[in-house]
Amino acid sequence: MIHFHRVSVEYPRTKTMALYNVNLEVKKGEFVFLVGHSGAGKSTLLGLALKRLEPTSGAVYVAGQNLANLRGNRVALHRRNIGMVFQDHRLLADLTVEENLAFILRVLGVDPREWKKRIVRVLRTVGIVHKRRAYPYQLSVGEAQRVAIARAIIGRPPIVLADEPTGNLDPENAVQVLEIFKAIHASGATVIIATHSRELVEAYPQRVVVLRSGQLVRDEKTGTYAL
Ligand SMILES: Nc1ncnc2c1ncn2[C@@H]1O[C@H](COP(=O)(O)OP(=O)(O)OP(=O)(O)O)[C@@H](O)[C@H]1O
Repeated sequence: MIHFHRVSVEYPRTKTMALYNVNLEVKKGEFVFLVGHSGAGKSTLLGLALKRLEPTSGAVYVAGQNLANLRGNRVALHRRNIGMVFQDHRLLADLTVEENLAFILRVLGVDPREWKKRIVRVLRTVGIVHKRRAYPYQLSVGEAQRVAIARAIIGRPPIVLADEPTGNLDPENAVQVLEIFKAIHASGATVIIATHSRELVEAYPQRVVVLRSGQLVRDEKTGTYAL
């Protein structure tokens, strides 16, 4: 589903080698924890899959397509296959929760008659249907993160990527958010979660890929957490 083939990334301004010769293949329906210290290259790897940046060398394939060959509208279409959850949720501040979600459905071209049903269903999945009329500033950090997940999955993408989705949450909220990702995985999506959290990794024994200073140093089937 996602294949990083001998991928290196250098940020030219700072001449930082963020990734070095990374080979990683993630199959359809797999769940992968991407772990590593701050600066190890996790966000850079997720950014490559989204085509938010280009590899300096090597190639990235998503669903069999070499992303280097995608231009213009096809980049936008590619991104629709990926639901991305950022740590700093990035909700639109002047729209309510349901308006934030409707915004996505509009972009995706979903029939407006479907919106209400889709929004209520996805908010049930993440457990905050009662907050649908709230504005982002009226949400707790945990609630905002749930809306960010709802926004990522409302288009039913086959791939869901999350960058430190529990980084700002207390342990109880983190476990609840993990439950949402487990459900997304169970529904058939391919899921990659970048995290520092040992608790998260140990709470759901799945494949663990470890980056260290831009290199992939471990890849374990039902990994234990060790950086
Ligand atoms: N836009 C950029 N310009 C220059 N250097 C960058 C840029 N983005 C990231 N880097 C550098 O690339 C390396 C990898 O960064 P990246 O954000 O991918 O790591 P990370 O594992 O996601 O870290 P964190 O857990 O702190 O988010 C770091 O040394 C970082 O300073």
